[in-house]
Amino acid sequence: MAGHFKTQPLSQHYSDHPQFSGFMKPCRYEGEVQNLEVYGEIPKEIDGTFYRVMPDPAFPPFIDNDPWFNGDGSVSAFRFKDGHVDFKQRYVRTEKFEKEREARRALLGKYRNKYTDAIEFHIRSTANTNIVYFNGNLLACKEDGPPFAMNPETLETIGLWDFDGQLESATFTAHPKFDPKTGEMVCFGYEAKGDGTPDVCYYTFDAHGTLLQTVWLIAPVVAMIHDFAVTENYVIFPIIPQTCSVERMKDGGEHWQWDPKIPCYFGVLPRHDAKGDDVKWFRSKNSFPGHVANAYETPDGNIIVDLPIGDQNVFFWWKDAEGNAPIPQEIFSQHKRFTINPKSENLDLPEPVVLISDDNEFPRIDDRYAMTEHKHTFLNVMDPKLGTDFPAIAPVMGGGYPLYNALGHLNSKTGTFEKFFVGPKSMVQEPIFVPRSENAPEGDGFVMALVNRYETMTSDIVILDTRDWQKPVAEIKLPVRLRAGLHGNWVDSRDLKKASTNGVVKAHN
Ligand SMILES: C=Cc1ccc(O)c(OC)c1
Ligand SMILES: [Fe+2]
Repeated sequence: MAGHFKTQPLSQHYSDHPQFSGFMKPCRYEGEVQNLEVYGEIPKEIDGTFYRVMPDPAFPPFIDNDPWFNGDGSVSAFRFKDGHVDFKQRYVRTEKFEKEREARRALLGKYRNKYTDAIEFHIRSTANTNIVYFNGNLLACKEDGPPFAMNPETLETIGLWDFDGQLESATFTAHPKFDPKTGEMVCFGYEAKGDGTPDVCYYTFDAHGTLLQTVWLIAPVVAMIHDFAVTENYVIFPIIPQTCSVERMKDGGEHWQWDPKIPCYFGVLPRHDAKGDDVKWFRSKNSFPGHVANAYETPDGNIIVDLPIGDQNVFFWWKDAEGNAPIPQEIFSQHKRFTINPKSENLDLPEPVVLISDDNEFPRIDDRYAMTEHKHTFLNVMDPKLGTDFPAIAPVMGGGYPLYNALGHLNSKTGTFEKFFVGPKSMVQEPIFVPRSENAPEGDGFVMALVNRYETMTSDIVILDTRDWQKPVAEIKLPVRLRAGLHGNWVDSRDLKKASTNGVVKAHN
């Protein structure tokens, strides 16, 4: 099979599918801009770097209608200091990126289907989903392989990262969690013994990168586990009903197929000293669990998990067996709270409670409260009533990516939900939270996010003060466009300094 696509004609330009058009046209550049233009004032307390990653195909794919999720990871760094911000942009040097650059053409085939590749790859990762800071390095993550390490200062790729040979799992989630009390990194991989395997590997590292534990377990279905949840004593694996078939892949088909007949599973495993068969697979109705805001335990021993969850297949481009998929404009996720009694014999979960009824995704919290009770959630909201001028922006928006027109702030202490509308000709990407100071109360600080400006076809960073959600304190103008990305994180410069004393980085490739 491999080699079969070599004979296909190669285009030197991108197709006009929505995910390659308008605002979604690949950006493809690397470089830096010192001192971005600022309207308003960047608060002096903001001292650190906002990192984020976007899939950005460096070469036109030879696969027709290649999804947005298959692009090369391109990392942005926005370094804030004394009211100024500098911007840097670099591709992750994955094996795919380097081999394609040398060949001056796409070589990797379909999303997570090695049988469609033009050459053989050892590692197919595009490193395009999340960029996290751990023990002195950035880790550029894609859930189908180990991460790639990058230098946080220069964004140079150090190499494929196997934690000095400690990584047993073939895969590493794009959503590792960090324990704010211990600095531990809590991780997992699914399809952890390769494509089509039901094996899930749960593992943790201490703050200095030493592996603490590895637990192997078996999932009830071979399906996507994109994000997970961690409390003081449990880890929870929500399974998205997108299932894998290696037979289908060998026929040149998709890695994933939506299965409307299976439940949405929530696997609950003790976080410490567990064996693989301690996992309990709870069930909820067939639905699409999105990104986890946070999880924690209540005094009576229940687990709370907050996340957006939809009734439909959010990844509409991976259809069901009949070829059916929802139309993108109708996909909708509400923010819901699940309560799970980990001791329960009844594996059918009670109905979750709706926390936010607007369509929303990309929830973030004040990470200092991760794994314990949180009162503040910041997220992306789509509320058509806010006044987006869809007819005006539709011709240049492109498609294949989720659209949100507001930043939401849910305060569970006061029971309020505020929305900041980013304007009639704009959409907003995932927010991050920056505490006002090391000891500021929960949720007191700043929220920033990239905003797609469709009038100028450029990107801005909007900064809100959580004390006044209606008026940005600063708007930072990029002279360029950054297409839709996935995830980013804030790294405070005081943490960077601490970490850089941790020791030598070892590269593997
Ligand atoms: C948002 C989820 C998600 C899940 C799997 C992916 O490969 C991905 O790539 C950008 C994104
Ligand atoms: Fe994600």
